[in-house]
Amino acid sequence: MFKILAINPGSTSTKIAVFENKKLIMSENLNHSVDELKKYNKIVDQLEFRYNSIMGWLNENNFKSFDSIVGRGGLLKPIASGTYTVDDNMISDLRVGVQGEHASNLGGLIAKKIADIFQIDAYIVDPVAVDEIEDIARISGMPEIPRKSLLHALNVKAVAHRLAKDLGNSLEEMNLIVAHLGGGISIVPLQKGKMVDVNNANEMGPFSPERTGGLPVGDLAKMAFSGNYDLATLKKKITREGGLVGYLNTNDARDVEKLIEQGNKKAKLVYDAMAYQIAKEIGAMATVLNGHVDNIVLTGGMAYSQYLTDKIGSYVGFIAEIVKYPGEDEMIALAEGTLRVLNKEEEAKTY
Ligand SMILES: Nc1ncnc2c1ncn2[C@@H]1O[C@H](COP(=O)(O)OP(=O)(O)OP(=O)(O)O)[C@@H](O)[C@H]1O
Ligand SMILES: CCCC(=O)O
Repeated sequence: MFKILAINPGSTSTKIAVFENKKLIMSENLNHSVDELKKYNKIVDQLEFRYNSIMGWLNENNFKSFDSIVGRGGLLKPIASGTYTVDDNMISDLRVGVQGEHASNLGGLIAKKIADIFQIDAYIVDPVAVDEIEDIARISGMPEIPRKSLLHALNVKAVAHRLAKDLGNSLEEMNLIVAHLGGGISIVPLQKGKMVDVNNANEMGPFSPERTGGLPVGDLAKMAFSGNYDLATLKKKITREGGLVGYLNTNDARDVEKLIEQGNKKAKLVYDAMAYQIAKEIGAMATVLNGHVDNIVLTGGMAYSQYLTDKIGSYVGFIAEIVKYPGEDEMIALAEGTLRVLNKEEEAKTY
């Protein structure tokens, strides 16, 4: 029996869970208020604060030993799917944020810091930087700017495996489109289990609760040179102040649905537009799979919404049957990835 601590830092919370093999023993969602976090200039500056919160929880609940610690991995260099040992090379890339800042950069850093106390190994599983996309999908139209694979890889892989298992099929024999509908949105065509393309939630695809998604590039270039923005401010506007936040001043889809129920026409137009853009991206990914799509999977927090999933379904239902796995399977996916290594079913990869 292996005891595993899983750590999943998100933009406003840190989820932690203790497993004995695959059995969940205890979990907690440590919420960090905007006020608490705003004093940290960069996400990596939150390391001590989040580490101390986790250690406090472990002490309160008398957890004194683990066999390994696993964290959600971040914006590393592009890498293959799998479980990776956190080593010095990875630590330095997580600290710098080689492909940018992301709360999940803290996952490997915190896991290593705690693992060092217990003198055990730390791992990450299927980080945001997993890259399985085809070369043809990397061409953007401007040689200086290749398209990148940044996505909710951990949950996308986990729900794809869950569907295959539920249907009694092998993922390697299926073609799926998984739409992770969270604070950011990843729409991913899986060809025989391989994630062959993705929108990249920070830069392209549909707008989401906090992000703009793809924008008209000419107008964006004009805005960038208007003299009103520096790079950091504009990036924040695109990734944290866009989408539902930009139009309706909330990142909570449930608030938007309340506004719609009260007859707010703007809220309905914007929310319907998000469903429309999600559906368009799913349609695009169906063409990537030459129309051979076994199922469309809707997952992430917004997949709880009947209104939104019905709207999306009204556009894309003709492509394939829709299956909903609302929320995320990330904590168990972290534990399972670690367990495969501890059980020696798989060797941990080196970054
Ligand atoms: N029952 C629900 N109905 C509608 N929307 C919901 C429901 N529950 C959660 N959401 C919405 O889901 C969104 C958050 O999804 P999720 O929790 O997957 O995101 P996250 O973990 O913060 O970010 P990400 O998934 O991008 O890492 C929010 O807009 C939230 O309002
Ligand atoms: C950038 C891709 C993953 C996310 O949206 O969090």
